[in-house]
Amino acid sequence: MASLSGLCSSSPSLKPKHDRVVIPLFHKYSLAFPTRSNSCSKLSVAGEVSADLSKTNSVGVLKKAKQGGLEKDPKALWRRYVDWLYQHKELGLYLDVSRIGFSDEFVAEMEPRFQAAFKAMEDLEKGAIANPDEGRMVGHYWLRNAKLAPKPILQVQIEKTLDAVCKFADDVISGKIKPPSYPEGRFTQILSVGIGGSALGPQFVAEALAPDNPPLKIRFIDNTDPGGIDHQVAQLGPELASTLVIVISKSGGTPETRNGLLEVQKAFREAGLDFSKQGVAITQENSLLDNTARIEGWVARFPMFDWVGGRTSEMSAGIDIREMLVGASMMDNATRSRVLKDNPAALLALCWYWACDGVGSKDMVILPYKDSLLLFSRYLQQLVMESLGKEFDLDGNRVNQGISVYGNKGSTDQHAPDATFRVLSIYSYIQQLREGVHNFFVTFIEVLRDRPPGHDWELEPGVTCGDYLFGMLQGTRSALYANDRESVTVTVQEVTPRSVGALVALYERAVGLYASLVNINAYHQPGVEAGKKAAGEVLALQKRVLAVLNEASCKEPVEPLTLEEVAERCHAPEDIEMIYKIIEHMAANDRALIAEGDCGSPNSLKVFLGECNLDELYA
Ligand SMILES: O=P(O)(O)OC[C@H]1O[C@H](O)[C@H](O)[C@@H](O)[C@@H]1O
Repeated sequence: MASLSGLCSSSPSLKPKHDRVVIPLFHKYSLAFPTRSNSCSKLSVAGEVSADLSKTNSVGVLKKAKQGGLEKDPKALWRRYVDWLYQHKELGLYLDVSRIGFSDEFVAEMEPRFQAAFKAMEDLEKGAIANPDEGRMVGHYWLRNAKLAPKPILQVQIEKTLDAVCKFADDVISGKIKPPSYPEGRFTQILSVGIGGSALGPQFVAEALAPDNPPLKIRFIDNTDPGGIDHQVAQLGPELASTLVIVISKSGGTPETRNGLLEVQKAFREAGLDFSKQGVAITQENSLLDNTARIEGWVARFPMFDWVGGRTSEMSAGIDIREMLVGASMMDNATRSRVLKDNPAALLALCWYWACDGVGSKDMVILPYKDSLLLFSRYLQQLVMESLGKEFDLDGNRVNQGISVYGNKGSTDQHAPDATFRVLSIYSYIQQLREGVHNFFVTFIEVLRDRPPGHDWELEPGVTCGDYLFGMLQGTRSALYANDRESVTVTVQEVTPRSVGALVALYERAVGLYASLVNINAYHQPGVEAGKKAAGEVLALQKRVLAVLNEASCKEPVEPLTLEEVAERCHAPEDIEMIYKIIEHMAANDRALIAEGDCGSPNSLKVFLGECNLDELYA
């Protein structure tokens, strides 16, 4: 878990864990239940460049090239390994793509597409409207090198915000900013409230980089599940009084986050605490959340920028953010290379294209062999799937693109933070990966340093615990390859803020380049907006159902209604199934709703409210 101490100091790269707080800063803007244009007009330079090239489909070449099968001769394989091995010396990061079977012919075929993708990326970094549907620039690369920002004002905003966050964190650590009910004490807990990009990055980084015994522990509310929220609040217990609540929402109107905030505020009221003295808002200026925090006088407010998407907002303040930014910036420099072999993000994009036939025909399985990187796959799931999973390309053609991402950690499932992970054993994964349906390629994440220097010991002659982990990774990689299962291996020396920053930057760039290769907008999420809109419609229907039932229940005698009658009176006969689900859910939650009949035979149901609300009826 993350903590607040020493936030902005630069840390030696060998220090294994860092006392830092996660305060995500720069997020994408999205509205609660907004309607967004689904149009796929070709506005960007990125679109124009790649659109023509996308017409030359490489799938034919792919099929031909794939007929040869994977290289199995050990000598030839070693040559391929050495020939293609990418190394970033300063970062100590390696990328091995030798176990992806692309041919020279394929690489040559892809070369012009990559040049177009590099050009599009260059334009994006210079401030082109690279997210045409939303008419937005895409500026997450500027966060790690403010000088790249296309306008001086943006540069100032980036630098000022980073300084402000660092100062705030220092003040919390030093006790200068303290909880009001603990005048002598300090904040001991952080409760982070946010969802999607406003939760996954901080969760991943907190898990990867937090020290063993942090002075401030961090926990998350990232859903609108009342049970989950109650659990977090209950675990805080009396420490609620020394909890800093960080509410993160770029749009400032995301319903799940709003609900989390309301629930936490209620818990504060019930404990006799003043929430405003312990609340921090991280959101776009003048959003609903920003205005609430300002009016209520919360402890602090930090801005997010319109031009950074939630899923690319990982370069957030906290966890020695400056070191993470250095790692990301170094990776950004490397991934600007226009030479495919020298550009690790381009190599990844090449592998993805090859493995997935450029149409997402295979899934990306992420297997980090390091407990602290467990959440990397979940983080990448959002980054890759929200960016690449698109119905239309930039020319408006229906393409239904995407790559499915899932993962676990090697080599066991122990010490996982939640039940989802506990039930999934890597061994069950490997059984299917090696022998089952061949619908994936693997990415191994290898960390060379097992323990901090001086802490290792041999549990068998010549063998350490970490040697076992290493053996498991290498063995699994070989066993998969022997059965024609392709893999990529990313190797880092150790898990540090710098290497985590580099990994995030590597994947952000790979996603951007791949999107250009397949000619899609990686920076919007119309599908998510559609889901949010539909959720809003369900809640609106629920209100109508309640009004109809209230009216019938205020009659003398009370008039129980069948589902068909409710649907008719709501003027929504086509929504009868949804009305049934709404009633079923309310009935299960003691909502003064009485359903007579058998819920398993919906047509037998007659529904009315246990109490009639005359005020509402005549409102
Ligand atoms: O930060 P917020 O505006 O609250 O948005 C939170 C999340 O909402 C949706 O799920 C979007 O698709 C994500 O990209 C975003 O990160």
